[in-house]
Amino acid sequence: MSYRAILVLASLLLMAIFAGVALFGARLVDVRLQASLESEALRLKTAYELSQGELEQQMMALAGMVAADPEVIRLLKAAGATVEGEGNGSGGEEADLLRRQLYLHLRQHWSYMQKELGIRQMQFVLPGSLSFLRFHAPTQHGDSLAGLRWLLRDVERKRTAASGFETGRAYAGIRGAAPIFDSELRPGDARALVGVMEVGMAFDGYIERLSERTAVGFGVLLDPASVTSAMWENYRPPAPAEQPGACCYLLAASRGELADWMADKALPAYAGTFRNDLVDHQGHRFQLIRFPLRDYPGLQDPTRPPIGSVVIWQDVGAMIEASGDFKDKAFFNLAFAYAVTQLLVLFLVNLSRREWISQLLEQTARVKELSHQNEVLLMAAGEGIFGVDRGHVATFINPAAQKMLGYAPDEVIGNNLHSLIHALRPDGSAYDESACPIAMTLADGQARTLEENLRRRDGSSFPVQMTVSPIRENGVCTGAVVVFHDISELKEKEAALTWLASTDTLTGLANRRHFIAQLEAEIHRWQRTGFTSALLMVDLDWFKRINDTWGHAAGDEVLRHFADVLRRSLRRVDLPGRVGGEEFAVLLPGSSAEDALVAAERLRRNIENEPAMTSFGSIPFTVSIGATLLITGDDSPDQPLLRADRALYRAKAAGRNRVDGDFPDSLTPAGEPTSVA
Ligand SMILES: Nc1nc2c(ncn2[C@@H]2O[C@H](COP(=O)(O)OP(=O)(O)OP(=O)(O)O)[C@@H](O)[C@H]2O)c(=O)[nH]1
Repeated sequence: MSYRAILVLASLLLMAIFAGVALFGARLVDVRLQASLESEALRLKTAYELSQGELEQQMMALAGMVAADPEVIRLLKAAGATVEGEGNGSGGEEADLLRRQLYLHLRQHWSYMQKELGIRQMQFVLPGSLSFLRFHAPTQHGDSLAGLRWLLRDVERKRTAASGFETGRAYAGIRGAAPIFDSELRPGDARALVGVMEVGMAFDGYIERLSERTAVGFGVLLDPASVTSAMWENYRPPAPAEQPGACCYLLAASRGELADWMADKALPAYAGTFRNDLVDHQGHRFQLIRFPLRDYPGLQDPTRPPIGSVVIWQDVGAMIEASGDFKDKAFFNLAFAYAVTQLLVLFLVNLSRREWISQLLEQTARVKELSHQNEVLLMAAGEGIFGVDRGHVATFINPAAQKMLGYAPDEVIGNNLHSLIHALRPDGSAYDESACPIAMTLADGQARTLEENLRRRDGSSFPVQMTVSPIRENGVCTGAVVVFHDISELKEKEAALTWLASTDTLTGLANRRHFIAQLEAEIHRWQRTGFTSALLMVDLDWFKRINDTWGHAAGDEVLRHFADVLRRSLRRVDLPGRVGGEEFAVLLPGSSAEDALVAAERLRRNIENEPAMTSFGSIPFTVSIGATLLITGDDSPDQPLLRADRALYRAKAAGRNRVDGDFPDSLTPAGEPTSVA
């Protein structure tokens, strides 16, 4: 993989990691914001409910206090009797008088309660839910609240104080009601209930105070049905019709935003369950919480629908902005961290790359140096070196090899080397490639050192000592290197030494040691094959005289002449040798006694007929020859030599220039040695 690809891949990976972290972080911030909005919604809902509970308690306490006022009890008791006496409803003049007395009695309290406690409603009801006096609507009285006001009904029935939200004729809000009992106790009976006293607080005052305490907006919306079915028209809160787009009556709102949203139809759809929404309005973002408002009857009878909803809202722009700012900051920090990391990665990768490159350059330089050294070695080596691949095709050849083989590099490289320099043996016979040591090393991967003959470009061959070494790559033999040197000189010296060691220098015939060795070998061969061989002992007659007459040098020339005649008189397979001063022996392989005698006689005659033509003149001479056969029982050269000697002796003794034989009886029917003269 290239450096660029690694860099791009690393950068992409880094980018992906940081993008993942950024997305995860952003999601986390959103989730936390959502969670805090939800907990805030619950907190505010709870605050509202607790506050309403407290308010109800206050209302009940206040109602209880008023209901305990003896003057109130007296007036109500009287009012009950009077109204009943005057035909119920509002009653007559008497009832009006009592109503007026009651009003005057509590007028100051009413003023105080309105001003200081935010009380908006105060009503006295006679048993049977007959409205006697509304301080908040003094002209409205005498109407029956039976079936409309569950709270009053329950207080009358249960004879105990109660509280709750309820919509009445002239007022919708939180009320507390307390029973008014007759102060006179009748023995054995409970105190008589003379009426119910009720106070109510308007929502606007209540939620305004709540709003001040919690710094959020509160509002109460009433469903049209719950308003129109209960309230007198002129006491109703602003109707939906008066606020285009509004779904409900706006009973109260601590701030103006709710009315605006209703007018702008900006309120999210509401289906009577808890909601927690974000609403954008006039450049602000609000958290808007809405939940059902259940009135007192609704709490008694769960099948009754809620009569409206409570709306709580607060400007969460700053909170969301802070969250956004946090996200922006975190994103900026992350982007910065990414940039720094990316730079660091680039820097480190670049550093590593430089390190790699410097190591690579160093390695390359070392490889070059080694390669140069190898090349110098190859070039300078006195030994021939060439390389072949697996197919025996030459891959390189050094100058020494080129010189020894007579080939230029381009004539060798790329060609099958075996067919060039190894295909023919020195005798011209074909050299099969499978038997070639180079091919063997290519096949078995084994190094080998051996002597071979290579062929030059001019067709001549020369002996070499070669070492074939396999070239291995990953454990597989991919070729071979051959190192060789010319051993022609060595071979020649060896041959000369061998020749010297085995040849008589004067005559060029085999010397005694070589002849005896050959004779011994022939004895063994004969024993193996059974083919007879003969042995002649030849001695120059009166040779001392020749020396004495012509001198020793002439004698030497005679000896050389004799050797020449001897060679010419024999077959190629016969081996002549000089075994003594003027004593010679001839081994005649495969010859019978007759053959031996014929050969000996031919030799004798040739010598006799061919005087030695020496620098000292023609010197005639003769030879005596003793012949024998190799026979069973011969286990060393001494025995046949002795027999041949014996025959020679007899030939000498018989007058010389003759042939005598010493053969086993079977070969000489007469049992006498054969003599030829
Ligand atoms: N010129 C010369 N003479 C040699 C050489 N070797 C041996 N002689 C001589 O050969 C002669 C051999 O003589 P003898 O053993 O008496 O035998 P002969 O004179 O040949 O007599 P017969 O063998 O009985 O016929 C000696 O005088 C040796 O000095 C040699 O290499 N060169």
